Amino acid sequence: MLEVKDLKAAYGQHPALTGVSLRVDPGEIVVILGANGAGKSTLLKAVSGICEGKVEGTVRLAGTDLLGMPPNRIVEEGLALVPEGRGVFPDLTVAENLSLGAYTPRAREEEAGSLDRVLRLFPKLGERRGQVVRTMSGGEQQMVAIGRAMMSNPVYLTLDEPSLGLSPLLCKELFQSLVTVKDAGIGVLLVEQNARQSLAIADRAYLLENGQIVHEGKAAELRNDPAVQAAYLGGAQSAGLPPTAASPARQPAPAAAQAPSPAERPAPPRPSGPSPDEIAVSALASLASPPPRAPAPPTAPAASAPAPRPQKAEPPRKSAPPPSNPPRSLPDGLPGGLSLSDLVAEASAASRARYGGASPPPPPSPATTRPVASYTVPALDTAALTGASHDRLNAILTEIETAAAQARAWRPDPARKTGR
Ligand SMILES: Nc1ncnc2c1ncn2[C@@H]1O[C@H](COP(=O)(O)OP(=O)(O)OP(=O)(O)O)[C@@H](O)[C@H]1O
Repeated sequence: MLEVKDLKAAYGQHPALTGVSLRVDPGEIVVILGANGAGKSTLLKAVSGICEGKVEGTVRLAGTDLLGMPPNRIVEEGLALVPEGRGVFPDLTVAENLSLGAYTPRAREEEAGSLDRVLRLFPKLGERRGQVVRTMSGGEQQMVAIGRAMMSNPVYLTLDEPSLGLSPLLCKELFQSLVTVKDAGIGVLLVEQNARQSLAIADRAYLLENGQIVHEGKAAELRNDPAVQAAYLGGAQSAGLPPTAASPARQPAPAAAQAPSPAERPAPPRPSGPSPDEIAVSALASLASPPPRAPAPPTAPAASAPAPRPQKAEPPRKSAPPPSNPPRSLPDGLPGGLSLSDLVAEASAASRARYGGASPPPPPSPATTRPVASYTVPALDTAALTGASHDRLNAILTEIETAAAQARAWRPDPARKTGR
């Protein structure tokens, strides 16, 4: 039997354990539950002879007093520790780590048998013998740590939070492997924060608070104890809720501090002005309808009603605007960015250039600022005009040219009297 009586430990003036008593029988799993800082690690270190603080009391294994023994002697007596954080050699292989576990004379004598037992417990370690431990998963590394401790051929195995950092599935595997260790007749002293799973595999449990045992009992009884449920199991069972991963560090939040669920949360005050939905609807509506057209200027040139121009100032052009130019907003706008009035002016100028004549130049288009004096006949890109627009343009050109020819051919009839 592993027996601890009135164990005290202090780091300087700080007492970490103030008189702890417990026992572990062969082939039994005993779990120590406690919140952060309760003294769990100090207890295991004090039992294993590696506590940095001052330790007093009694630790006996099969009647032999362990307190004051060097750690390697304690291992030789049959007590092995799997420390928090595993303590494996990450750059060594699985086989090398296991071999280092059998460093005591007694363990070395039985190394082959111990290895056989470890590989039966953890077949995966056999498959991965040559793998460097650093490259293994957290759960696998934890197996290596337990396997290495088992290589010392212990009678009692102590473990400090072995489930720390493991996924729920790996936790389950780990606790199951501890049952296998127990079934091999080894006593297990387990420090855990995972109360639910550790109580599920444990025979007995102790509750440690502020360096002292406040409660002990059979694991099955503690699992149903309302006080234990509230402190270590999240109070889920007592509330009739499905069980969740329990942690003693997790205390149920006071009702007032609990945030309401999104469904219960009151809607935030609505800002004044249109809502995002309204803005989206109006934006979609404006996209669907054509842009507003500018008011129609009079057909005749009128300086007071200039057509809207693009904001960007354009350099004077010597040719007609290419079709890619932004369309002007004239009521008679044609495809290709031209307007009917522009076309009339340009056709008239073309007629003058071809046939000569002294008729005054056409007034500038309201849609253009090009000075008439420097106006050159634009090369109309009729290819850009299609279908009806093209025909319409040709008709206008023909009409204008016919009118010009008639004007040139006109001679006053001397025989005709006007009667004025
Ligand atoms: N080496 C140390 N030097 C000084 N104080 C220490 C030392 N180790 C632990 N303590 C203190 O002793 C108390 C118990 O620590 P211990 O690590 O044993 O608690 P624990 O229950 O294992 O906590 P945890 O679950 O967080 O690991 C704590 O107040 C801690 O700050």
